[in-house]
Amino acid sequence: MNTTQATQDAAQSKLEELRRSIDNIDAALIYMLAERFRHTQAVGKLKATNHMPPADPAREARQVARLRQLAQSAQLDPDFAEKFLAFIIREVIRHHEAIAASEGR
Ligand SMILES: C=C(O[C@@H]1C=C(C(=O)O)C=C[C@H]1O)C(=O)O
Repeated sequence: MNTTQATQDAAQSKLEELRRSIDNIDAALIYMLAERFRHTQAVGKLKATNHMPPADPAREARQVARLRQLAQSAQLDPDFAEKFLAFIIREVIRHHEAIAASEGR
């Protein structure tokens, strides 16, 4: 085997090792998101039953501030963290509105 081939094989096995870790992290994210949505569904039912609005902008502002700080200390782009949270919350609110509508609110 020549040097170029050996270097390429080493790079390929490093790539596969890194991808195994990425796959594990993606799986963890899916489980974490599923767990989060289970809890937000419960919040949605609680709100619908008790005539509370689906969205809570004050709570969201506190979450954004907290997650931006966490992102900064974790060396993750705070703007990305905020966009990611906003994406999730938008979906949660959509679910809450659907729950409220199904309960005739
Ligand atoms: C889950 C809630 O409902 C909405 C969704 C939120 C979330 O996904 O974190 C936060 C605030 C609300 O706009 C809540 O009020 O706690």
